[in-house]
Amino acid sequence: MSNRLAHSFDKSKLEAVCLRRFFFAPAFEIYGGCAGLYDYGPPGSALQANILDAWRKHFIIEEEMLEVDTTAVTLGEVLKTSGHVDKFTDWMCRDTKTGDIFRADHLVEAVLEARLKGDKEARGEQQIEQPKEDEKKKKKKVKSSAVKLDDAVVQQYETILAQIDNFDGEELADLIEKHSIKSPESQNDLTKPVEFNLMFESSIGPTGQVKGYLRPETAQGHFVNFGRLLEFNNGRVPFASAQIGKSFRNEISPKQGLLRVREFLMAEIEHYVDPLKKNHPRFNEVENVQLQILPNEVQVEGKTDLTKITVGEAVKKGIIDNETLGYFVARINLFLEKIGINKDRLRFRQHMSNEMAHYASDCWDAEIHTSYGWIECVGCADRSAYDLTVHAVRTGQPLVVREPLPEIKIEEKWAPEINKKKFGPTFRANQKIVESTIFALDQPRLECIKKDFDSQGKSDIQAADGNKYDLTPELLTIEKKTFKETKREFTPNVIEPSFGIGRILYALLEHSFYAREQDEGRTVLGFPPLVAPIKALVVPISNSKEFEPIIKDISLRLRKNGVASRVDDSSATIGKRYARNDELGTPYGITVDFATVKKNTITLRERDTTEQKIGTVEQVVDAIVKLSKGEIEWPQVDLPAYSGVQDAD
Ligand SMILES: Nc1ncnc2c1ncn2[C@@H]1O[C@H](COP(=O)(O)OP(=O)(O)OP(=O)(O)O)[C@@H](O)[C@H]1O
Repeated sequence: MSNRLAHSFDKSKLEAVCLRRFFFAPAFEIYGGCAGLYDYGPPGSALQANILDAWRKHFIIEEEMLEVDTTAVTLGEVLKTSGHVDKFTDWMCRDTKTGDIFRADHLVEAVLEARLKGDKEARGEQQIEQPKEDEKKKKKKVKSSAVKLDDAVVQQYETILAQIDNFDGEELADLIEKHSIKSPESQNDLTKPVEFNLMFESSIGPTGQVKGYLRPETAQGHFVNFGRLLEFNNGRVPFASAQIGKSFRNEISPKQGLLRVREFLMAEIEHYVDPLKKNHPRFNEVENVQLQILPNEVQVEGKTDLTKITVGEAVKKGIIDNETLGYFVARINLFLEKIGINKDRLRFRQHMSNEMAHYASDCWDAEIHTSYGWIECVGCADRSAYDLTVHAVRTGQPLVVREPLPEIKIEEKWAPEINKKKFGPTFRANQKIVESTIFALDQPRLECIKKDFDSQGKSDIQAADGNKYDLTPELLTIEKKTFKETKREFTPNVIEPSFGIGRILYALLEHSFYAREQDEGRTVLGFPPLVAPIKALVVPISNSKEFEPIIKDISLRLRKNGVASRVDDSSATIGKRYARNDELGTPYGITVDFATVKKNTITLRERDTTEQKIGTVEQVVDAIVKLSKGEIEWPQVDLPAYSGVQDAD
């Protein structure tokens, strides 16, 4: 935009605007605050509500998804089955003397990045920014100093950084030792990384017997309701469930404002699809969407070069695993652009093998570039049949789709049969879980157990509770039987786009923030009208009584059309009043003056161009309504241009 000061982004100015205008602020601030918890004020809440409204329309309504609203307090057993109790962890290490705590992968990343920065400075390629006064006071900040590194070391660091999400605890311990990484502030040694579970644990009810957790994601609430959702959808896939709700993670070291917090809003979609039919009926609508991607093999080479490609090509070349996953990647891209994310600062990064959950077959993160670097804002994973399978095995509920076959199929299959007299007394309380595990076994595994019985007289299985159980032919028999199949039964695969709304909102604040070339570099939040907290500002030229009924009438007309507006009848100059609202991102301003009283005409100002047009009250309100709904854009407003203040005669 010509009006924008080039390279004008200044994080400290944005932070000041966010606080001054109460977009968000530390929670419990008057008590000194609490790390990782934030409250949103009026414009922040409205911005979030508008992003969510756009999200509901773009996904839930457009795709006819089934919306759910499930509890945040979650039964411990559910999260044990999903694997969160055992595996939802990050690696944590401590300063051996001060006890300061760090998230190990983030610390390695910060130290190596600082060393590379120092190397660039020593080579004269980059100047190290001097920390501002308030930053100097912040503890634990990793500082850079101008030290030249060997070329081989630079290459090594770059390779490590490109794969930083890929390391487990042992590997992080090796990196810390090999590269002499110390506690940043004290330079003391660090302990070996240990696992820290990120869930907030509690108990449900007064007995203390029922374990519960605050959910770390909304997904499990969808899966445990799969049976009902499937029935709601007449027993057919594909379909998707969607949910907007709070999630909670006890992050080791919350930082970067809204980007890593302990309570945040998620919007998650679980799309259930036949594993044999991962094509998507609407793929043709998105196949020409242009993406910037970073496939995993590029990262393995230690590179971060982006490839520009259409989603159609990416699926065709097998870079993105299947059409349904590609469809969602494209729809995420379109959504983020629609709400105002700069498409040049948006990329899709593929997960590397260790980074991806063992059951996932492919995963792409939508990462948005901010002053903190590239930040994952949406995860989009093909989770295969993992979630539904583990819950089905644990509960004995068949979370499957039964599809009529075109013709009856006669098949010989291995079939287990349990000897109830011996099975119950042997497994006692675990009988149900062992039995459901056996009946969920596939044909090759059943055949394997049968062979073990014949050769060794015993075998074993790992049940859904993670324990091993011994099996003998006295407890169950496995024989081939003939089955007449009229239905095909399968567990759907799940494609999961998972949005962190706070991260998207913050990235949008950064991408929208600019300073004007004129007006002493006054700052503006250039939100698209669709998400702007307030769409129109109504400013009377003075506080003359004559304007009151007109202002009331304009406000009422806007309200009736669902357009959020505000009247600023303070005594500040019109310029000052507009400037205040530029900081709130209000895209349109209406000026009421004495000509309005006589001629029913008002002027309409657009925030980014500061251009003005003139029309009757009805014409201007109609234009604002259309602009706010995204039906037209500013150049299409068919009203004469205007400069200055109206003449009253
Ligand atoms: N602590 C957090 N604060 C704010 N948003 C978060 C946080 N953790 C996750 N999210 C958001 O939820 C989305 C889905 O969560 P997911 O479990 O995929 O994140 P993650 O891979 O654990 O994130 P990270 O690696 O950054 O910790 C993320 O893309 C992100 O937008």
